[in-house]
Amino acid sequence: MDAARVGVITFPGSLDDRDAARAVRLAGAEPVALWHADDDLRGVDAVVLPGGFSYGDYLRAGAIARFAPLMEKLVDAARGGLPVLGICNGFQVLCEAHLLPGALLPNAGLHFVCRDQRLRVDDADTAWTRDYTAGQEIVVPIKNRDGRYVADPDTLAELEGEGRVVARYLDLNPNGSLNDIAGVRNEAGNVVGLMPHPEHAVESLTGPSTDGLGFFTSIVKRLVEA
Ligand SMILES: NC(=O)CC[C@H](N)C(=O)O
Repeated sequence: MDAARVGVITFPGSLDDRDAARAVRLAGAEPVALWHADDDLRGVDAVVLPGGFSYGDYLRAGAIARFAPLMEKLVDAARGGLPVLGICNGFQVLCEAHLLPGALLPNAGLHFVCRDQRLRVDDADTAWTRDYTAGQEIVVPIKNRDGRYVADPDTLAELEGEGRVVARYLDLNPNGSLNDIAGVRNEAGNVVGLMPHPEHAVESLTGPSTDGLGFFTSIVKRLVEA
């Protein structure tokens, strides 16, 4: 059987697209490079929006990238069930594109935060988290300036009530995110946004742990079984 094909979108300013592609490959899938200016998802089985500084974070982080030609195809495909993972800047793009609720604002204290962060996986039922168990604690790097997750009270109550908070910060909240939220999912569970960087925790030689690999093995298993 051919390997699952997972697209990784590169925007002008993307920084972690090659790391995301490496994580996809380590998980046993074929990474497929996707370009922001194209209008073809190349028949991929899932898509990762990587971290970085798309369009230099001008206006707001992710605010310009969400208008890239490829995003029109991605939004339609995601609404049709395509599995999509937004990592950091990718999460910001997904919120700007209204594929996920809420917004990412400048960190409390207005500092760029870069460190290894303890997280708890609270939703292990998404396309990207089934290789974890609910409540599992992991260590994954964070590195962002606009990591403070916010949403209006009704949206926050909906996310909590429907179990759509995918991961939470443990120990010291690094950025003031409401309810220590580090990642959320859409209602269907195919779209996940995460501020921490699991692609930087897939090999013990180059990261604080291999705790991030599960996001990529989860989607590969999901696609193989589909
Ligand atoms: N590592 C990243 O993807 C950074 C995202 C965004 N540029 C920020 O600083 O918040």
